[in-house]
Amino acid sequence: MDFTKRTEPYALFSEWLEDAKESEPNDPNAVAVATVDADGLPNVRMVLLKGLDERGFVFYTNFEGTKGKEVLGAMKAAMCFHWKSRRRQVRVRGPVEIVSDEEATAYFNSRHPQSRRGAWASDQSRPLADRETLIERVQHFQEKYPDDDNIPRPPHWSGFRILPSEIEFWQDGDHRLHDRVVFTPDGQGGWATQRLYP
Ligand SMILES: Cc1cc2nc3c(=O)[nH]c(=O)nc-3n(C[C@H](O)[C@H](O)[C@H](O)COP(=O)(O)O)c2cc1C
Ligand SMILES: Cc1ncc(COP(=O)(O)O)c(CN)c1O
Repeated sequence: MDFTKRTEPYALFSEWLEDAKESEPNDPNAVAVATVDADGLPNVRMVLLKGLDERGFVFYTNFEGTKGKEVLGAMKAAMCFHWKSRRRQVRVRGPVEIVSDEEATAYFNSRHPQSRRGAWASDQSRPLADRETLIERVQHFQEKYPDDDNIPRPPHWSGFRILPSEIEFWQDGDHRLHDRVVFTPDGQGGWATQRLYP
């Protein structure tokens, strides 16, 4: 079915993500996340989408690193997926909420034990003298939390959920005549859609 005729964005997004899983060499859930700093200067970096439901789009990070501080400062963010193998783009923007402690802990506990210790070891986005310092810090948390089944989630490591005020789907067309459709909440629990010029 022609995606520009769709009336609900999450099923469409899920289908496009499934398509990407079949054709992207790795990280079909990779997505650029844009934030602004206190001066309004934009910033962007990749993350992995780790949660998706009808509330929004979830990623996990260190809340004391640059992106964590920028999201907490504005409580707004935007995302851009680009699946080159499918010639598709999806853009999401809106206010942000912090996921519940239960949700964050459940996701944290699903990570590899070394990634869980790494979350303790990394002062994300802050200066690091040399790689040895990082390895020593991982070793420190290996000794502090030797049991793979008992590594607590750091209080500064959690997830953000973008609650979309817009979700835009883009599919490449011949000679730059692409198809674009943007979904916005209609205020009654449904979605309004609008086709846009490419
Ligand atoms: C494909 C890819 C996925 C990434 N996923 C995450 C992620 O989910 N969470 C995260 O904190 N950093 C992730 N990173 C690292 C970030 O891009 C970034 O380097 C780091 O979070 C620090 O960003 P900041 O200084 O803006 O906070 C990923 C990097 C790449 C290339
Ligand atoms: C620093 C960092 N945190 C979190 C993630 C998300 O992935 P995972 O939770 O699977 O480690 C990544 C993925 N590259 C990452 O680099």
